Amino acid sequence: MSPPILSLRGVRKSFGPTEIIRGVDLDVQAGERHALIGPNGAGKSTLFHLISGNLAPSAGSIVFDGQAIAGWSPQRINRRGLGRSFQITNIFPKLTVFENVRIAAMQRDGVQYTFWRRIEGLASIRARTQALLEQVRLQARATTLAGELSYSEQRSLELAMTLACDPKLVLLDEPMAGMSTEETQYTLELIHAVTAGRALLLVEHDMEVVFSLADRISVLVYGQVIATGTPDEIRNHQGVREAYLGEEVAA
Ligand SMILES: Nc1ncnc2c1ncn2[C@@H]1O[C@H](COP(=O)(O)OP(=O)(O)OP(=O)(O)O)[C@@H](O)[C@H]1O
Repeated sequence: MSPPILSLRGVRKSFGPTEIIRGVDLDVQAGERHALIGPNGAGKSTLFHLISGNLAPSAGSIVFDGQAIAGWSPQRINRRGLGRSFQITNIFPKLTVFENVRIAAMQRDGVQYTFWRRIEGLASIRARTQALLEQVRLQARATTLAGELSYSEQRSLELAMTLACDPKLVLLDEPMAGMSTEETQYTLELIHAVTAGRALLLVEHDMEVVFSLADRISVLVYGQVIATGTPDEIRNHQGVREAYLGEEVAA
């Protein structure tokens, strides 16, 4: 089997005297959709911050695509092929949908400002921006101001911006938060489609989404992974039921 695209070993994170992440081991295989679930305050967002470089671990190793990345800046990790969206929408509301995605597409290339490369660079960025808009089905909204999109369209836009770096691994933090049942179903299909051929690490509270989207699930409780397995294995895992899922999944 090829090595995991992401591998955490003994990862710890303390804030002052309080240890929030307490020795996490976690592997995400290339191309798999992996969900991270756990009760409120278990440390899921903190773990995401550690993987994406927004926080540095207190101890342990994080290897992404064969490189030890612990302590790298978010930009450097992003350029290496890790795309991340945030719980709080990260778009520019006064710019059009197209302009928002173009900014993300330009960031991947480190923006080529030199005179000779400029025109060629802009043409390819334009094409890539169009392709990203098509992937998230927003091409008809290209000239709309991002701030005028519906909530779920804004999340689609954010997804396009996350995909702009052509990531090998996509981190999504609660992509369904605040969505209606219809919006959730639509976004679930969209995420399934756009992550084909990439690895996905997902934090999501909607268990129906988690169990239908994930190939494997890891359960984080009080800063430690207590189980990793297929949806069926997690559903039937006694320790997980006791610690967290209870009747919700047994039902
Ligand atoms: N910068 C910080 N300084 C101090 N404590 C923090 C900091 N960030 C997070 N924490 C604490 O770490 C714990 C885990 O928080 P985190 O947001 O990672 O949990 P979570 O599993 O994502 O929760 P939720 O499901 O509610 O989003 C919480 O008790 C939180 O208060």
